[in-house]
Amino acid sequence: MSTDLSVNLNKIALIRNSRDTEHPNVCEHALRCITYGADGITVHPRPDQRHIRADDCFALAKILNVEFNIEGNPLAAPMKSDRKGVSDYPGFMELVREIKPAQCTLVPDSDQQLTSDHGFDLTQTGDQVAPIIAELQSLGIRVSLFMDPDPEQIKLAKQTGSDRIELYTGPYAAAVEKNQNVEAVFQQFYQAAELAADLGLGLNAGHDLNLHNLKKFATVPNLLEVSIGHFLTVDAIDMGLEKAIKAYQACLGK
Ligand SMILES: CC(=O)[C@@H](O)[C@H](O)COP(=O)(O)O
Ligand SMILES: NCC(=O)COP(=O)(O)O
Repeated sequence: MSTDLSVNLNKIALIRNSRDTEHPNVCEHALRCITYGADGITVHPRPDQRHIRADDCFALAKILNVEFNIEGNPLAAPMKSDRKGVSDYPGFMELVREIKPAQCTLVPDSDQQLTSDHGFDLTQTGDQVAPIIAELQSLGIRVSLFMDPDPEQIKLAKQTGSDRIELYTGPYAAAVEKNQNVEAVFQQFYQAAELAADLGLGLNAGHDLNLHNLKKFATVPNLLEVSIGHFLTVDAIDMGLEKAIKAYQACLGK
């Protein structure tokens, strides 16, 4: 079984939004990523549309010939756009009901969060999330829940009916960067991956994965997909997009 690389376009959109132009063009960049070997495309449209906009999601949905993964908080409400010529954010569920991407990754981020920094606490939100998952699945959308490597939470994720979990790999990336407790932290993720497999949950992973930490992380069992954006974009600035994507695929043994 090989692990798919889904390239997250958030940071390309962030650069685009710094001017009132279409450069870099998010759709053209997505097509280049696919040409260079990306297996999928991921976006995380946040209500303030600081990077990926609802307009980007509709445009990407029209052109992608690989899996499209849209991430977000399912409870994220509509928000007015403050940019001329940019559509309002319609709300996460309204957006994905219309687009029906191959996969939705549900992430418990608040609107103001700088970035994603924790998984769901399903002891609090499991009852709320389960019917949302059922609705998305009824639309033909695979659902993945953004989770910490917490065994009890992963067991609750199974009870929600979710197809997959995405392990939030921020703490693993931080351990590697600081070279502190790497093996102990990695084992938490390895055991979480084993538990997901035992429960029949598909396994995705993401956040701060890079060329220094990915090869080891990819040894966890049954890893179906990694979604990577921040560091891949930084590496593309340094080495070029084609070399960067090929380097990440090489870390995945491809
Ligand atoms: C869910 C996750 O960890 C990332 O996919 C997220 O998209 C990062 O969001 P920013 O790019 O806004 O930091
Ligand atoms: N789900 C993780 C993702 O899509 C990209 O996260 P990052 O590589 O930008 O940290």
